[in-house]
Amino acid sequence: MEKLSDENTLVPKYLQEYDISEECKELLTTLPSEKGWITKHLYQYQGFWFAPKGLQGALSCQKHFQALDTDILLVTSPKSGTTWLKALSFALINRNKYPNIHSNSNHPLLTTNPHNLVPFWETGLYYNKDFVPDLKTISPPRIFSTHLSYESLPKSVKDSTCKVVYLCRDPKDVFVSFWHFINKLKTKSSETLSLEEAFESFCRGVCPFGPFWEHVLGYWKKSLESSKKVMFLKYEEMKMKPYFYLKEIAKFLECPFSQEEESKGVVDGILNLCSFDKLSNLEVNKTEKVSFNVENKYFFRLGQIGDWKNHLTTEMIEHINSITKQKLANHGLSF
Ligand SMILES: Nc1ncnc2c1ncn2[C@@H]1O[C@H](COP(=O)(O)OS(=O)(=O)O)[C@@H](OP(=O)(O)O)[C@H]1O
Repeated sequence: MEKLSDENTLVPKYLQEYDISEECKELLTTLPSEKGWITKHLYQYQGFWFAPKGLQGALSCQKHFQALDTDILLVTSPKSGTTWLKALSFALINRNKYPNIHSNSNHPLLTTNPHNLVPFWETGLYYNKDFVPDLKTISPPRIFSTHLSYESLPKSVKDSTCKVVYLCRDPKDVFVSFWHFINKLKTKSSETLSLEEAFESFCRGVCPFGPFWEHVLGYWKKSLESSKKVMFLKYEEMKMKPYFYLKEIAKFLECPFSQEEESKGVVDGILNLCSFDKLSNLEVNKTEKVSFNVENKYFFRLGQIGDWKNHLTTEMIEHINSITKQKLANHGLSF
């Protein structure tokens, strides 16, 4: 593995390429690899592309994570609305602990970024090669998140009755959001990733945790097979009908809102607290960093549907739409 350079020290820890376990190093030598978006290379494992540290986290979590039936797992392809889903789910399941949501100045979301309240597996809990977290002490329901494909989830998640909430988004917006994010992470000393180069590799499926379409399809199929296990959501639909979908999530997680809660405005309170405007304007999200060393503000850009219109050419739009149609239409999915 390459030596740590000055440039590497500026890259967020979870994307650095050194400090990988022997097991992972050996595995990397056997895997197909391609040029990375921010790390030097991406590696293909179980059909999906990983940065080295992400792969190590995935291996560790596959080996060690023991699901409880009461667990909640939030899954997304990167840039599909993870931060929003984490905030909503955290506020939802902790609503009795932090009541009077409109006026509660002690709510953790006011002072802590959602990524620090709902940890990622591969880039958070399981990212350290020498450490396996003890998650037994967390009181239920435990809530975690991951970008892993359905195929790559730890076996105990599939064997238990824990709940999986999957959120996806129009791949055109995912791509544009991803490209902006990566260029913010890139240090001043490293060259930026051009939109054209990133687009070409995104469309071939080569991006962290890609291919996007296979990722979505894995969870879509599972949600059709087992609607009590996997709830499948779209960012665009949630943006248009947030009240309806927050209630649906609550029902799926078996903590539905009561009539009394609805009439007291609890649903609206959670939606307001977790809105893009509210979260992105909090001091903590303007000035601090998440535990895996990325500026909180990088997780909030526009929070809108359709920014792809401002970035993609007609040719690019036709190309990505045709991939989506070819890969998803037969399965009854479209964006
Ligand atoms: N509260 C809220 N409501 C709606 N949208 C939101 C919210 N918070 C973040 N965002 C937008 O989500 C995009 C970031 O995606 P993720 O949170 O999935 O990023 S990550 O995978 O966790 O890195 C990114 O989308 P773009 O604005 O299109 O880049 C964020 O702005």
